[in-house]
Amino acid sequence: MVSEQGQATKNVCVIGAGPSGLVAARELRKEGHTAVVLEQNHDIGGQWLYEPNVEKEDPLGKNKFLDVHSSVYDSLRIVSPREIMGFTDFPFVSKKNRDTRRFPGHKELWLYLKDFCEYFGLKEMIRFNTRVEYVGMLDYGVFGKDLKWVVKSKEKKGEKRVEEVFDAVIVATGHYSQPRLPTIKGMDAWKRKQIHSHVYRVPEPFRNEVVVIVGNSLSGQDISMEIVKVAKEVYLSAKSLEVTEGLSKVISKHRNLHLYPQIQSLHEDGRVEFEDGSCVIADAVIYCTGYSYAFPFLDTKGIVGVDDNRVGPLFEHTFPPSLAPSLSFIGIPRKLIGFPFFESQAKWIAQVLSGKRKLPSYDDMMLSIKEFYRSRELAGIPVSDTHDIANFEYCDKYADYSESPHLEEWRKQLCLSAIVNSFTNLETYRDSWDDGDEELLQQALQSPHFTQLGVQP
Ligand SMILES: Cc1cc2nc3c(=O)[nH]c(=O)nc-3n(C[C@H](O)[C@H](O)[C@H](O)COP(=O)(O)OP(=O)(O)OC[C@H]3O[C@@H](n4cnc5c(N)ncnc54)[C@H](O)[C@@H]3O)c2cc1C
Repeated sequence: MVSEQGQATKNVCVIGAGPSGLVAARELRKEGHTAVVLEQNHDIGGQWLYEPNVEKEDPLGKNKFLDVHSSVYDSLRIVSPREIMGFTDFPFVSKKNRDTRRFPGHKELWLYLKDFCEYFGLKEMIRFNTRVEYVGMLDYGVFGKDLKWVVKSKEKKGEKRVEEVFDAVIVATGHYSQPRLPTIKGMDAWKRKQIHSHVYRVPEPFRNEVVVIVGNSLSGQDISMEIVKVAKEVYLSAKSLEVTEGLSKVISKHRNLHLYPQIQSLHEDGRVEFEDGSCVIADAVIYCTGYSYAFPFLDTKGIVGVDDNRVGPLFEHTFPPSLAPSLSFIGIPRKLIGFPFFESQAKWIAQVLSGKRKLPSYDDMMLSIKEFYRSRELAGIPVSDTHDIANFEYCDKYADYSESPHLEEWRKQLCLSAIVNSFTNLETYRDSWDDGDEELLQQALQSPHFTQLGVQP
C-alpha cells in the first residue's frame, strides 16, 4: 500500500503492549502504517503490570511459556529519577493524589503508561488476552521486502485460535521474565524452597528462615535488603566479595546479613556449601541471577537464534539482515535509558518500513554485526553480555537513524548521578538527593521537555 504522501504503508503486528510495544504502535500509526498489538495480558504495561498471584507459576521458570510475565516485586521502586524516564513528548510528571516521589513505586510507572496509552488513543489498537504462539515466514525462501509473516495466536482464557498474515512483525516481548539459572551441583535434588526472583513478591514467606540469595545485582540487593528485616539469617552469595561502598554499608548495618562467595553445592539435608569451604543449613534459596532472552513463538528457520543469551544476528540489535525490514526487535539492549531509547528505535523501524529511511545492504549489516562482536570480544565482554550497552552514545546513534533529537544532556547527568549515589548510599539514594543533584534537576525542569510538554491532561 502507498500513503497519500507516497510512502509505503504496512500492515504490522506488534507483539507485546509493554512500554516498547506501546511506543511502537504510536510511531507506526504516525508513519501511516496499520498496526495491531497482540498482548497476552488483560492490560497494558508489561513488566509494570504488577501480578501478585504467583502461586501457580513454576518457581524456577522452566516452562516454555510462562503464565506470569511481570517479575516486579511489591516494594519495587524505579532505579532512576522519574524525570529521565518519560517518552520525549510525554514527561513523567508527578500528579496530585498519586505517588509523587522522585523514584516512585512500580504502580506509578504503570499509571504513567496508562496515561500515555489513553492520551494517544492506543488502546483501540491492542487485542488483549491474546498470546502469540507462532510467528513464521509465509513463504520461506522469498526473503527481502516482499516477505510476509504468519502469526498464530490464542485467546488466553478460551480455546479460540486466530491465524493472520502481516507485512511485518515487531517483537516487543521484553526480556526480564524467563529466569536464567546457574548450574549448581545438587540443585535438582534440593528438597527445600527454591525460587527465582521472577516469582518473588513479598518477604513474609521467608519470616524466621535462613535464606541464601544468589547474585548481588539490583534485584539481589533489593531483595536482600527487605528480607533481612524478617528472616533469621540472610547469606548473600556473590561472584566477588569486593562490593560497592553502598552494599558494604548495608551489610555492616544488619547483623544477620552476610556476604558469601559462590555456592559450590546444595545438599538434600539443606546444607549449602560455598566455594571457600564454608557451609550453612538453609530453608530457602532465591536465585537473583537474571533473565534469558526467549522467543518461544518465533520460527525463523534458524536465521535468528539465542545463543548464550546473544540474540542474533541483529543489525544494531534491531533487524536480522536477511529478514529486514519485515522482522524487527525493540528493547533488546539492556542498561540504556529505556523509554526514550525504545522510542528512537520504534521511530527508526516505522520509518524504515515506510521507505523513508534505508538500511545498509545485507553485506554491510553483517559486517557491522561482526565488527561489533569482535569489538566486544577484544574488550573482554562475555557473549552473554552482548546486549549490555551502558553507553549514552548508543541512544544518540538510534536518534540519528530517524533524524530525531539526541537524548538531552540533563537526562544523562541525572542518570549518572543516580548510579553514583546508589554505589555509595544503596539503602537511601532514592530518598536522599544532594544539592548538586537538585541543581541539575532544576535545570532539567527548565528544559522544553517539561516547560512545553509538562502539562498533561
Ligand atoms: C525487577 C525489575 C525492575 C526493573 N526496574 C527498572 C527501572 O527501574 N527502570 C527501567 O527503566 N527499567 C526497569 N526494568 C526493565 C523493564 O523491563 C523495562 O522498563 C520495560 O518494562 C521494558 O519494556 P518492554 O515493553 O520492552 O518489555 P515488557 O515490559 O516486558 O513488556 C513485554 C510485553 O510483551 C507481552 N508478551 C510477551 N510474550 C508475549 C506473547 N507470546 N504474546 C503476546 N504478548 C506477549 C508481555 O505480556 C508484556 O506485556 C526493570 C525490570 C525488572 C524485571
